[in-house]
Amino acid sequence: MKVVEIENLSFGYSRVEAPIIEDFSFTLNAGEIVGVLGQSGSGKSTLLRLISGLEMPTNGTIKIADKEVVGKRRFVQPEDRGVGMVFQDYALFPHMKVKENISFGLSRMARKERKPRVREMLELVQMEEFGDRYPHELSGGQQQRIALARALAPKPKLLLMDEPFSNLDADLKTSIREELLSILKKANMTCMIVTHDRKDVDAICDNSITMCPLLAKQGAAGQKFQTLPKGNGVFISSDRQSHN
Ligand SMILES: Nc1ncnc2c1ncn2[C@@H]1O[C@H](COP(=O)(O)OP(=O)(O)OP(=O)(O)O)[C@@H](O)[C@H]1O
Repeated sequence: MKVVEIENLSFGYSRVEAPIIEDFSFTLNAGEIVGVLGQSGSGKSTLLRLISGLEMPTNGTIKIADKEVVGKRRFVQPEDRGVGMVFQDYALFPHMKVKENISFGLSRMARKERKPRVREMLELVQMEEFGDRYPHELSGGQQQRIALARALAPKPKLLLMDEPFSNLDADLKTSIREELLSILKKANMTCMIVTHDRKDVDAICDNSITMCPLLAKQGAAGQKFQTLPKGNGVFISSDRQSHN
């Protein structure tokens, strides 16, 4: 089953400047983990923002788990897309305990199911004893695991991670990568991970794509592609300079 189907997606932050993403098509199968690589400014975060509904494309369609969330006359709000996000800075609420952070996104779940779900998520990330702590009482790696638990708690169909390791030191990164892979596979999660670090892709991802403005400049924009085995990622997206 396809969890993500993107057709001919285009987007620019302003009408007067060249698009950041142009005629981009892409599919992702259930349970697949794909790395999104590419130089700074190539549009990696923008792609995640479009999929999650934080930006509206100028053209194209996006389906998530067979449901059209972006189309000619359709724009489904972020909270209705079934997409979880983990950001670079984890974005945990500082004034809320760990368990409150995790249950934050569970308002649509029946009240009696929320507590067991929070417990289940704490178990999944092996932090059962940390539920009553505040984020500032946790290490960077622990905060990262809680951010992951929070994103997974509402049972998203797709998980988007934007540079999830960039705040961790090198030693911690290695162990967290292994943990993350095991958690994602246990949850059979379909996932896109934006990263600067090819080691993240080698350790975690089944496939990768590379946002490559240069190739777009050479006329590759508009080419459709599936994800390729890691190491053979291809282009996407044009950038501003290519249109100047
Ligand atoms: N809110 C915004 N308004 C205008 N331009 C923006 C906005 N956000 C990003 N951009 C521009 O869009 C382009 C793509 O940005 P994006 O953040 O998607 O790149 P990225 O590949 O994720 O970069 P990095 O690896 O540095 O995080 C850049 O040229 C950036 O300056």
